[in-house]
Amino acid sequence: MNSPLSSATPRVYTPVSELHLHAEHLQAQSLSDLLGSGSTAAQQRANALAFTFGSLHIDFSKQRLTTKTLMLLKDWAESCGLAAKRQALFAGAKVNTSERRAALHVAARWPSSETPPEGMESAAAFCQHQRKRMAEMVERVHSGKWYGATGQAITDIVHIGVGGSDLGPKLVSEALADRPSSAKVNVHYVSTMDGAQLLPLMECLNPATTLLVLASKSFTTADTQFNVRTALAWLSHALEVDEATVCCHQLIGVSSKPEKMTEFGVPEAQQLVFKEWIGGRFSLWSPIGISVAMQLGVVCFDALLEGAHAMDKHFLHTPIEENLPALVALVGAWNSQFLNIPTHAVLPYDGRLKSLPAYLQQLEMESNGKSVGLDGRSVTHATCPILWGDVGPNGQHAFYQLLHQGVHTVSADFVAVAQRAGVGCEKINRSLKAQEQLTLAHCLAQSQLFALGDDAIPQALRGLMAQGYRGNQPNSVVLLKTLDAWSIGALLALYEHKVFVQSVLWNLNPFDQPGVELGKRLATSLYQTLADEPVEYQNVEDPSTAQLLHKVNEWRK
Ligand SMILES: O=P(O)(O)OC[C@H]1O[C@H](O)[C@H](O)[C@@H](O)[C@@H]1O
Repeated sequence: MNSPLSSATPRVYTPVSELHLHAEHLQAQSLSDLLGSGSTAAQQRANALAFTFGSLHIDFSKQRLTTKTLMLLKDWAESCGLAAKRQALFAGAKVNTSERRAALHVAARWPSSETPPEGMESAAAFCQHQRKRMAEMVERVHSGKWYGATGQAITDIVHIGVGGSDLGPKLVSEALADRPSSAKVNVHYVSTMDGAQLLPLMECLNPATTLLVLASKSFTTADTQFNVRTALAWLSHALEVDEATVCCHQLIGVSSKPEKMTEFGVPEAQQLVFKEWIGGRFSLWSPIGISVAMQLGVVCFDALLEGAHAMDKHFLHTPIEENLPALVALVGAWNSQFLNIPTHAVLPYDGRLKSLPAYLQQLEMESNGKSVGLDGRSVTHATCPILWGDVGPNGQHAFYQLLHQGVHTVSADFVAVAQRAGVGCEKINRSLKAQEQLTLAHCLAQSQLFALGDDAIPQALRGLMAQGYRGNQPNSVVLLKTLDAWSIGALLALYEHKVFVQSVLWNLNPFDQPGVELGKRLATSLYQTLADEPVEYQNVEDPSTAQLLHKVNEWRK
C-alpha cells in the first residue's frame, strides 16, 4: 500500500536548503539557551564542540550551532566533493584554474624524511633544495662570514616586500621575537610604498653592515621596487660605491622570476627561488621566510614548517567531523551564509600576535573575497565576510562598545596563549605571570560576554546590573599552549586550509586575485600625470579625481 505521502511532490533535498531550514529553526534559540544554565545537555554540547590538536585547542561552544548543525555542515562539505578536492590539492592538480597551475604551498613544508604524496615529489624536492641554499646563506650571515661592500660583517637585515612577501614573515618575527635564539642579526620590515618605513632605518642603521632582502614573487611590484631603489641609493651614497657593487655584496633576492632578479643585478648565488605554484599569500614557508630564519635561526624556521606540516597531515587524513581546518571553515561559512553575519573579528589576546588580523585579512579576503564562481557565474550566496581586528585587550578600550551594545552582529575568533616563557629575574617573572593571568581572564570574560550579554550576570544580580549587553555574538576561542614556532606554524596552516575548504563550499578559485590589478594600472597612468608638466587634466575622466590632482599639484610645487 502506498503511504499517504507518496503522491505528494517530493521535497528537493540539498544540504544547503536543509541548512537554511535548520538556521531558521535555530534563530529562535539564543546562545544563552544553547549554553544553558548547568544542564547536562548543555554540558554535553560544550564537550562535543571542543577540539584539541597538539598544542592547539579550539572551542566552538559559543557558536550559534548544535551538534546537528555540524552534521549538516559535514554533509554539505561532502556533497561539494571536499575529500577528492583536498586530495587533488596535495597531488599538485591545477586547482588554480584561472592561472592554470597547482597550489603547492604544502610542498614547501614537506620534510625530506617523508615521502610526499604522488604528484608532489618534484615540487617537494625543489623546495628542499632551495631551503638548503637558504640555510647556507643564513649560516654565512650568522657566522660573520657575509661581508658588506666595505668588508664588514652583517648586523642588520632590511626585508623589503609587501602583501604576501611581507605579512607572514613579519607576523612570525614579531610573534617569536622574545625567544632565545641563535640570531646574530636584527631584522626590520619595510613595506609601505611611500618610503616612510625606510627613512628612520636609514637614519639609524649602519650602511656598511646592512643586508637587503628583496622579497617579491613577481619582482615587479612597484611598492617593493621603489623601496629597494631608495635603499640602494642610500647604501651607494653612504658607502661611496656604485649600486652594482652594493647589489653584489648587500642584496639577496627572493622571487619566482630568476631572470628578473638577474636583470636587476642580484648575483645568481644570492638568488632564492620559489615556483609560480606557491601563491604570494601562501609563501611564508618558501624562501620568502628567509628573514625569519635570519632573525631566529634555521632550527626555529624548521620548527615553524614542522608545525605547518603536522597540520597538513591532520587536514589530509582526518575525517571532516574531527578535522580542525574543515570545522573552522564550516563554522565560518555557517555564520556568513546561513546566519548572515557580514563581518568577522580576529582578536588576539597576546601583543606578539598583533599582526595576525592583517595577515588573515590578506589570506582570507584576497582568496575568497569573490562573487564569481568556478563556473563563471555570479554566486547567489554570501562568500568571505569582511575580516578585521586588533589586539583584543586594546580593542576593549576602543571598539568593543559597539560589539556589546551596537546594532551589528559580528562573529569573532579570540586567540589566546596559555603560558609564556619567563625571563631570568624572579621578581619580573612574578609580575609578568600576573599580566598573563589578567590577559587570559579578560579573554575568557569577553568571549563569555559576547555570547551571553546581560545573561552573563549572575541570576540574583540581573535586575540590578542588566545594562543592555546584546550578547548572542558567536565566537570561537583558539587557545595555544605556548607561542612557539611549531604552534604558530600549525595555526597559520590551519587558517590556510580553512580558506581552501571555504573555497570548495563556495565554488571559488581561492588562488588568484584578479580584483587587485586594475587599481595598479590606473595608478600607473596617474603617476605619469603627476610626474609630467604641464599636467594633462583632460585625460582624467571624472571631475573628483581631476580636482584632487589639481590640488596635489598645486601643493607639490
Ligand atoms: O610578492 P609580490 O609579487 O611583490 O606581490 C606582493 C603582493 O602584491 C599583489 O598586489 C597581490 O595582491 C598580493 O597577493 C601579493 O602578495
